[in-house]
Amino acid sequence: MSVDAILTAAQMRAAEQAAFDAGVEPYALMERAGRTAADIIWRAGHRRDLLILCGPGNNGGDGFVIARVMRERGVPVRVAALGESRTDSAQRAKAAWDGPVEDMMTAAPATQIVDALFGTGLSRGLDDAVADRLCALVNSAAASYAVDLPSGVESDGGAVLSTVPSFGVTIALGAWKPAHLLQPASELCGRLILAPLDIPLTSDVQRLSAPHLTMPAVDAHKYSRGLVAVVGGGMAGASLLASEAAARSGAGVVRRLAADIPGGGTHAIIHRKVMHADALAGELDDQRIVALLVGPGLGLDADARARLGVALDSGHPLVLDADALTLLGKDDTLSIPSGAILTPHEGEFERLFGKLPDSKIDRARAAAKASGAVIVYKGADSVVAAPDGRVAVEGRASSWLSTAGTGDVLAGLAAGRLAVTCDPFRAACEAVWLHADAAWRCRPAFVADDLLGALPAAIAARL
Ligand SMILES: NC(=O)C1=CN([C@@H]2O[C@H](COP(=O)(O)OP(=O)(O)OC[C@H]3O[C@@H](n4cnc5c(N)ncnc54)[C@H](O)[C@@H]3O)[C@@H](O)[C@H]2O)[C@H](O)CC1
Ligand SMILES: [K+]
Repeated sequence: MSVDAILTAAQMRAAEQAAFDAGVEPYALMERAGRTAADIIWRAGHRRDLLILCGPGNNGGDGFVIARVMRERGVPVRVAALGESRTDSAQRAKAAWDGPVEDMMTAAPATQIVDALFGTGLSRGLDDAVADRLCALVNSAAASYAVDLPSGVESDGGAVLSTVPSFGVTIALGAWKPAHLLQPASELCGRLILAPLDIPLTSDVQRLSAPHLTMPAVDAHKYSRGLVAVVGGGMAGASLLASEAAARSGAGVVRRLAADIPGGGTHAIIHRKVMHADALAGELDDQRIVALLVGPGLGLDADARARLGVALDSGHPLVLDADALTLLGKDDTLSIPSGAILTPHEGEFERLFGKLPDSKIDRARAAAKASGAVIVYKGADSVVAAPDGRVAVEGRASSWLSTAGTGDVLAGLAAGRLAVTCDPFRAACEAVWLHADAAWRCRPAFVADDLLGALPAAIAARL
């Protein structure tokens, strides 16, 4: 069972059903879920008084199990319900609680609030009065826990269907759901804790996990570690940031091909003066290049378009970012090379692939399958999708990354890791992870250049 698996509501129900078919008794699974959640709440809150809000479905059933377990531990606990329990398991859990059940709309506040109103079965936003009451109770509590999901978020896509308060902790039952990692729902979850249910889970969508990186081989040399070429353009700073990131990513050597030769910067980067597209082809005629990055600072004029064309025809493994994606989206004569890594933000994604339906995970996966490229669908939540259906979701990046140049650093990291791994999906996942980790290592209000200085520590932590 993978602790990183992300399942939709339907996949979760199928996994639970498979467990039932294999002989697991439904109520036993609810007991397992409730006890595991109770342990998490107990470790955090001990005997501080608790109000558990129980909804009409199995999420509410979890809540009744939690209430009974906490009462057994001597915790002053109250239960307030929203409607009658409608499932067999929830009715059994309520009967086993065998205590008073208040009305959620009139229940007095408590030091700790547990939201067991709705989980993966939510079908629409909460009624306004219910949503307002939930917010009032959570916002007046010292600690708040959402069972499986904050009530009011849409499990499969992370949409917020009604007003949802910010929780201190969300206890994911059995597996992560997309809403735990996709915005805007993820932001409301607070600290994410997974409560395994020990039932078999399969999913080709995973939470991005920390990569295992390796030192270069003892007989490595700069070309065996990989030569990255970066095509520059009118905005020198962007391709300089990307080149510096590639140089600090583990690649062996970085060659920047641009019209300008900067005075300062990292001397390890080789700068080659390339004034026009026709000079670029010669520079790219080098089989030692194992990753070619085009886009940061490329520009959108005719010569930029020509340089992109030369790069696309070069046959080298490609990372396409920024202006390269804009040019690809505008010019139907250009096609996305399969096996490339593309790093679009929302606007670039839509220009390239149009308005696709369903969740960000579904959209990224559809784009990867259609284009044959690895898609790094950037944002506060980044989704990495491979053409074969594999998806990794990074949902906890620092919001300080919303500053100029951080995309250039990510693109450079992707090119560098592609040079090291020669595996586009793995390289993209490693780059997204290192980029996010480097951001957490920087002080607040950092600039993109600061990320470069944090990369060695981020890599060292993964060796
Ligand atoms: N399947 C299992 O044995 C286990 C499930 N777990 C927990 O169960 C929930 C999913 O339970 P489910 O009954 O499918 O849905 P919910 O409890 O989330 O609630 C659905 C319930 O509520 C009604 N409803 C939906 N939206 C609204 C709304 N906006 N207003 C009012 N009522 C609404 C709907 O008709 C249903 O009756 C899962 O998240 C887990 O918490 C256990 O964890 C493991 C065992
Ligand atoms: K809930």
